[in-house]
Amino acid sequence: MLSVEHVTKRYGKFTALEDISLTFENGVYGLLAPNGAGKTTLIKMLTTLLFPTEGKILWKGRDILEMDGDYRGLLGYLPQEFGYYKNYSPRKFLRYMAVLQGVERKTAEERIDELLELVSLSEVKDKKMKQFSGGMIQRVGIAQAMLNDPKLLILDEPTAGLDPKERVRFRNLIHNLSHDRIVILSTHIVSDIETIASQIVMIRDHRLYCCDTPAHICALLRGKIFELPEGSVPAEDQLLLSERQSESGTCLRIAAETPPAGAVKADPNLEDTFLYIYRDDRV
Ligand SMILES: Nc1ncnc2c1ncn2[C@@H]1O[C@H](COP(=O)(O)OP(=O)(O)OP(=O)(O)O)[C@@H](O)[C@H]1O
Repeated sequence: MLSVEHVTKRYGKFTALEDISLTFENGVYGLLAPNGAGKTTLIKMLTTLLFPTEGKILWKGRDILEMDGDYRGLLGYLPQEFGYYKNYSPRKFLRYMAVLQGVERKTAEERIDELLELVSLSEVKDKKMKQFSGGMIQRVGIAQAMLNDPKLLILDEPTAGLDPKERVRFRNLIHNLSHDRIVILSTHIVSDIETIASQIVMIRDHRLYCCDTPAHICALLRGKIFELPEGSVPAEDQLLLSERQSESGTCLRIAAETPPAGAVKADPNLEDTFLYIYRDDRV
């Protein structure tokens, strides 16, 4: 179990995160917030690349900074900018990373074969990565983060640059990896985590806004989401969420405190909730 206890991070006088407390147990956690909200700052503290200005982060009750190498031994990390050698094949790259991580050679060989199978790259394991798509590179990145069979897997914006098919494949992979470990992934793309995250963590105004199941978060907007018929214009006190083409024309999806005339009630989804929560922020 990983717990963040009253963590504040300041860069000089600027407070990026303030008094964050969170507990992570096995499962997938989606860290969802607009760009600049502090996701990377939190992730860098969870990976010991940055230190909290105040507060502590504990793994099973032990301070992760004091655990030092022991903590890094149970951590797998895919940073936002994942550095790889494009003239290397996935197998060669993973062997190289295994040496850096001190994984014993025989164990590494077996593990690399298993991981390449897991991320569906066995067939191209000896091909140079310079020919790979963004999704294939991300899968190599996940494989390197899994080399030590981590109890805690942290992925920073792992779906950036993936096409829709690669996103689906990625979601399935994460789901399969999450059974006996904590997976924390940050994104500002709601659909990437809506179906796989057991808990969604949102940060707003530098503070923890919520950590809850997608269903509970969506319930915040129950009775407030409506579809307006073709030709309607949202009133000033209504928040336009999205547009949808229907047989009768363009339907507008809105959030409103009171049901507008002629509107049809709709079930809130996570995207509605995200847009509603961050309505006054730059998203
Ligand atoms: N080294 C730094 N010095 C000063 N301010 C910083 C530093 N790193 C980040 N910040 C600021 O802290 C805030 C949070 O940044 P952070 O990168 O954690 O956000 P994010 O949610 O990960 O966004 P993105 O997805 O764009 O990376 C931003 O306002 C950013 O400008």
